[in-house]
Amino acid sequence: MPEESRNCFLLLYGSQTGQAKAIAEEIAEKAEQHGLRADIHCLSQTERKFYIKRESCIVFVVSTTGDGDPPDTAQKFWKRLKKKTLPADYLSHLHYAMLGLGDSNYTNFCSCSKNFDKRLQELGAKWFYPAGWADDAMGLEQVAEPWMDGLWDSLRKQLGIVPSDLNGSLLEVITNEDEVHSYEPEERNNIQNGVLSDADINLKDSIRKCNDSQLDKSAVSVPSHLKENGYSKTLLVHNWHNKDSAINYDTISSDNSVDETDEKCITDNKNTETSCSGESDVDSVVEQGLNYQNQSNSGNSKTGQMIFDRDKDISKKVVTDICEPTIDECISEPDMYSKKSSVISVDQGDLYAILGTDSCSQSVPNISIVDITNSASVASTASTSDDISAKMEHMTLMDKGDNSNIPSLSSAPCLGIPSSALANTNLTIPALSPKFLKLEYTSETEMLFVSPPGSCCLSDKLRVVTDLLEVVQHSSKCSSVRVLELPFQNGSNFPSAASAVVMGMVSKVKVLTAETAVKKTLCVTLKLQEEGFVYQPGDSFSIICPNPAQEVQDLLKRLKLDEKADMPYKLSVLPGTKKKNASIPSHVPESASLRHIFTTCLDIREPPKKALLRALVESTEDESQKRRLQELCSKQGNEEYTQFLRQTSVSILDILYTFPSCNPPVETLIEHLPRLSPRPYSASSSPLLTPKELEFVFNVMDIPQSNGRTYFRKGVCTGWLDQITKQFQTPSSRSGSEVDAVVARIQDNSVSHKCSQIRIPVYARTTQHFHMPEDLSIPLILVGPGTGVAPFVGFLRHRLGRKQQDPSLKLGEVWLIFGCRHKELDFLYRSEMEELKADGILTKLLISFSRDEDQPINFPRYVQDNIRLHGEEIVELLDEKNAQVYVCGDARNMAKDVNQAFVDCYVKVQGLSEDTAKTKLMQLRVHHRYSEDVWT
Ligand SMILES: Cc1cc2nc3c(=O)[nH]c(=O)nc-3n(C[C@H](O)[C@H](O)[C@H](O)COP(=O)(O)O)c2cc1C
Repeated sequence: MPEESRNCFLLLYGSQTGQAKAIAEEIAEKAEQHGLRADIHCLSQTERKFYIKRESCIVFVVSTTGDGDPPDTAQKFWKRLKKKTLPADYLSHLHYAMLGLGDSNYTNFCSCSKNFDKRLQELGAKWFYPAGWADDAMGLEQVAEPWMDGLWDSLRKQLGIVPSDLNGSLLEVITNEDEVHSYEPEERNNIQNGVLSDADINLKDSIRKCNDSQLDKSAVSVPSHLKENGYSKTLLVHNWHNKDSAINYDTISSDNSVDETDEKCITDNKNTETSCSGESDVDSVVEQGLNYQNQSNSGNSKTGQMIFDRDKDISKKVVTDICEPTIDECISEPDMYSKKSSVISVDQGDLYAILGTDSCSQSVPNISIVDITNSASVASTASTSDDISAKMEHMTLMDKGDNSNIPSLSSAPCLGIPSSALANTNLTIPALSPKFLKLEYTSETEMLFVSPPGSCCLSDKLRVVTDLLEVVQHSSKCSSVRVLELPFQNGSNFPSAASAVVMGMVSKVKVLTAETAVKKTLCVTLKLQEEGFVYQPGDSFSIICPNPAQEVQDLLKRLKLDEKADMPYKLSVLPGTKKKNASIPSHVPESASLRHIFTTCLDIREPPKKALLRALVESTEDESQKRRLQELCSKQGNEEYTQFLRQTSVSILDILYTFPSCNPPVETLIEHLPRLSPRPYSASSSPLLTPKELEFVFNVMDIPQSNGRTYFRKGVCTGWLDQITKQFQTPSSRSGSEVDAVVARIQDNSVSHKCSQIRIPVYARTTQHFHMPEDLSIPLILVGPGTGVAPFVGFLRHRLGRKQQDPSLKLGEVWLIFGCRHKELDFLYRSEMEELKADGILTKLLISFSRDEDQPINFPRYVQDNIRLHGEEIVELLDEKNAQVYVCGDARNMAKDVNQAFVDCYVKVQGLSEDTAKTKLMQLRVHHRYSEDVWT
């Protein structure tokens, strides 16, 4: 076989909002550094660019969307794969690896990739490397990074490539002096600076001498430095045989294996050791022997657990969580579901060791672990949530652009301040991704933002959202390029789009909450005059929104680009770039202005990814700031990245304010910032009752300046909608007779005309399942606290419309279970709900107020309390009247608590065991009688 094709593997991704695609691209890039070549395709290209039947080695990266559904781009592939007529050996020639992306806040965690995985195996395909389920709730990188790190050896083996086959592919290592040293693969074992020392090699040999029986019975004592710090830990060995579940990984090792050439090792300034390994930790474990406990309870520590595989090449993985079973598994194996906390499995016959901490008396322990296979040592950190919040309180805000305000190293750790846990640690940081863009300004002429906010001159729906932004005064010299004539995000297709983009004309904006309520809730009605946007109650749609004008201005100023912000630029691929298949991101125009792209194309709010932090290191002068950025993007700094970036949602501007000596070229940001995503909202209107209208409800999000966030901000879309509709907002009017000065003003023709000049770009979304049954006699139980009530308002209005059309129509019972903080402040749609109840459209309205003090002691505070309180009737509705349940709102807490409340009802009313009750709930889900539309 020609060398080139032997090194090549098929890399397929299925992505809804771009994360799986980005990870697949990262895998493709890293593959090159490992002497391999990925033929990368979207799953939508099935039978065009690839035929799964003909493939022998595939790496999949697949996300889940909707309520456990495949991404749109994977639908066709899935349809073909699940064909019942395919024989059991259809894919017996195929070996594959699966990285699933999901979010554990959703009930069906990673269910798309898990279903793919299951089906591939049913058709005879086999893993060459265990699946990883990356959790967006924790940070995808927590699993995706170590999963990728472990991939290469297995992939090489699968492709039949031995190291000598890699002749000619140069690998790169950075020494502690930051020199670039290129070397041939056969040199790798001799590398002293940074990768593998003699001691490591010896250690590898000595560890390899352990045989299976030793692994099972011998003892390990805690490395001395951990003992001193008050830790004790146990190394656990398991032999799992469950093939249906897979690994969730956490913190990764600083791997010394010769193959991990995508990682560069940085030696701490204070440490004269040049190896990345932290040898003393390794030695101490080896010296003291291995203390394995053959037990099945792996649940004593979630963080800091580690997996080793002696037989395969999937070492260095940390187990963080158990595998969520699929719906089918839950039904077929309710026991397994109920015992999920002890189910961690990998591949048949594999042997793994897990390291967990038994006691944790200090806040940020530094745990070192030996990799049995590769003799790498690992440094990982763990902190309790109390520690995290304590640290948060100590965070110091940085003054914008003021270098002198970097706090001293003795301060509590935060975004800009290193923690002592990492101070003496050798860091393993991601390889610097090659630059690939070049930006030039083509003229001194400014680009035009001609229209005032809510301009009425939008005849062309392809015009950009900046139409609705602050006016940028145009001077006489403005002429050449008109930003307004550019299509939305360069005309690139929007994710989840089921219709063209249409401009919704704002016709009403109502404040649904009292002025003193903690959150402000707005209800906006859009008039849809264009064709092409069709929806039904329960559907959601997306709003294309811009970044806040002031934040964009501040960012451009911080980049020292405010003077050039409105000049036309020309973007091209950097000549000679090392990035393979480099191209301008499809959502960024080749020619526009920086203000335009930072306003409408790039997400400037998402916490910067590690690859961006790594790139920023290159543009940072101050050594301590450089080091801190290195820490935050390093493997060893994983916990701190999560704590100080992800959990606090700091933006790129926060980072630049916190690290004032960092002055990146604008191309770095264009290369790394993700695409600005349209924001989804549920419709609360019924097209039957109000044709050509689209109503939706949202809380205006206030995000305070704290915890590393250097400025106050509002939610990108909710803040924008609040701002552009401010002067047209009418206060909530419960009786319908409350018309105050504002309403009067809005009823003034000229004002309402201006209101309707505000146009909002929207499009219908795909994967819509959250629909009422056609048969309106089927009873419904609707659970929607807060703005989660929106789709149910649509449901009820629709039923009203149907009843008005046909008064003889028999409507089934409908229960609405609603909750809010205060009866008088945020009881959304109160008067309308009461009217619908009076009209018999709504049978029961169960309400709970979580913060009202003057309630009887047993008054329900949350929606789940009301479910439990009415358990008997609810079970009767479900079991005897065939009712359907719909839940809408917060996925993190509410949806899970509501599910549990239904389980509790079955346990209490029917005397079922918890497991049987859970199975019943699962069955309801499978039969689409329990549907969720939840968000995080
Ligand atoms: C509307 C929506 C629905 C989702 N539904 C699920 C789900 O049912 N199960 C799950 O595990 N993750 C779910 N997720 C989380 C995504 O799978 C996760 O964020 C993933 O990283 C997205 O990758 P992508 O950008 O490649 O689509 C959902 C995310 C969104 C935005």
